[in-house]
Amino acid sequence: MGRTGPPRSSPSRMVLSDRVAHPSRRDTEGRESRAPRHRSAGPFGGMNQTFARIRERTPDRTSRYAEARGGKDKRGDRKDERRTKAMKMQSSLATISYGHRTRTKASVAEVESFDQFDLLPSIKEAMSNDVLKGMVDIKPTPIQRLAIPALLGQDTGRRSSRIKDSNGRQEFLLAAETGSGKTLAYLLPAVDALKKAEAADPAIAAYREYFDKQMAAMREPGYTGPREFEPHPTAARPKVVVLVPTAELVDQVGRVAKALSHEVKFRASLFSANISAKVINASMYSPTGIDLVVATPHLLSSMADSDPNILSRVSHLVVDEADSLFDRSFSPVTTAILDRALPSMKQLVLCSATIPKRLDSYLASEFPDMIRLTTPNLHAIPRRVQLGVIDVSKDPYRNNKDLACADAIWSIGKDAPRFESSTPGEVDVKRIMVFVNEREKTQEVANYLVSKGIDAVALHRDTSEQRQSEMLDSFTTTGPMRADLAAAAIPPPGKGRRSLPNTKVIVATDLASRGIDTLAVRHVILYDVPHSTIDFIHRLGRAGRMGRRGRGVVLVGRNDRRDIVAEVRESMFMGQALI
Ligand SMILES: Nc1ncnc2c1ncn2[C@@H]1O[C@H](COP(=O)(O)OP(=O)(O)OP(=O)(O)O)[C@@H](O)[C@H]1O
Repeated sequence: MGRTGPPRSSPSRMVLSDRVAHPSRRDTEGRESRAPRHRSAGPFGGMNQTFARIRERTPDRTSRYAEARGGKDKRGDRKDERRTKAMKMQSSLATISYGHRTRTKASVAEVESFDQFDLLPSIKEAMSNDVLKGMVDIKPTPIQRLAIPALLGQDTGRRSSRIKDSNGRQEFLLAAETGSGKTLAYLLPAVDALKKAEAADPAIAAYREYFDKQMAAMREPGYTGPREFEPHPTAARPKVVVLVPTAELVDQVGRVAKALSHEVKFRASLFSANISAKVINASMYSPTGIDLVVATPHLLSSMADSDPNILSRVSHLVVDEADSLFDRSFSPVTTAILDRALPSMKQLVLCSATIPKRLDSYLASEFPDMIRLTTPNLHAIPRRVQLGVIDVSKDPYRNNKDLACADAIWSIGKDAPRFESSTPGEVDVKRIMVFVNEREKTQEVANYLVSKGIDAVALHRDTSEQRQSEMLDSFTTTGPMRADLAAAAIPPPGKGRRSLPNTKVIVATDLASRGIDTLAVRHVILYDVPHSTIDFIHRLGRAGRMGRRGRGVVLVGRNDRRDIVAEVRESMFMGQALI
């Protein structure tokens, strides 16, 4: 474990790293690692490889673009330099040379099904019966193919995959694009390790024996002994802890863990501000014990303040949305949890779709042995997501973004195929996300949209919990959502109050919606031009998840940075990582 002592200055989330896949300089024997012998050019050059052998020197912009094009055209180089100027000035995202993405051993790259992983049979069963039920022909995604064997400790063809510190601990970074299945990539190996450790734990075996005996005794007629059970050895001491930044993500990741737990038989609990203290306490101190906790850092940290034993048995700590959780606001609590869990920890897994430069250097100094698993498309917005631009400074909007936003939503609703539902009399409901930069603006924009007959809700701390979760539910379920055709009929202008019931809209900041698995979203409207390319990635990443198509619309006003929008669009068109 590299980390000792208090953390240095915590990383900012504004500038993406160009060296995410940079491996530790040392190999298992402490030797300096050498440059790779083969490096393939082009955007797919890094595919089917599993080791990120990054050059010691960050490649310059010109050579990166030349490499991506597979040529050395001087004029093109100059054009690329100009093209990236605004993004460089903005300095929000950096590039990772495609030759440096994580390489996959051929046998791992060819994994076609979860059955091929060395996972417990009950986990494989749970995958098709409960977790991804209803899906046919499920194939692991690139990050799952990379991370699952590595986290299981299988030979992935990487020397560094065997690096452990003197306490047998390993640290991993999983860096892969939004909606690429990172949750299962870390959850399945953690649950596998949990069950294997449980089977080998003599205290748990002894408790099971005691429990069966006590149950049998209690069933005897005339039994007068105690009716309570001794506490389970795992009571209030989970083995796996997953940290996520928001209560919504606790629900989301918790749902996946619970779905797994039915078949695999472990006890998963969720701790967040949405769950009452009574429920949290009951599950924490349940006589049947606790195995896995999904929590927000603040809540878990305050629980650990009053009962330090809570983190005394953690073998697997996952920090999801790591760039948020190591950001200034979260870093003190996240690192406090990390420090407390350190003595028993066997695996630390950090996970994110965006790796800011400061997080990257923080990890390099605090966790120099961290194994970095990065996918070929990291920091790129997939080509299947298109980005359109509305110039709000021109007629008819004259810088009225509210009106432009409402118009964009109306045109999505009106253009939606009215009769695509298989049930006559019903229409499919389009789910749209609108992103603003400031939290205060969410309610204002939502109110305006409602005044224009649009079913919109602001996603922020003060939205009623019930309304918020109803709305989110309809955005995260995959199945089509129907509305009554009669209700959806759009009256012609001037005839009655216009309403658009075949759309549902959430207005949010990316912080409120980060990581939310909005599978049903095809359209994202960027009301404000995002402050950084990191925000572009997370916001547009709410659409086009898991191979789906998506469409973004950015509203560009008089004072907005058009050059940045143009560059992001071009990078998206070329399928390249943003910088
Ligand atoms: N192998 C697979 N095949 C099909 N669907 C999958 C597979 N793995 C995961 N999924 C589904 O893909 C969706 C996205 O997964 P997940 O939320 O883990 O993405 P993510 O990489 O964490 O995204 P983000 O960075 O935005 O948080 C989920 O609905 C999940 O159930």
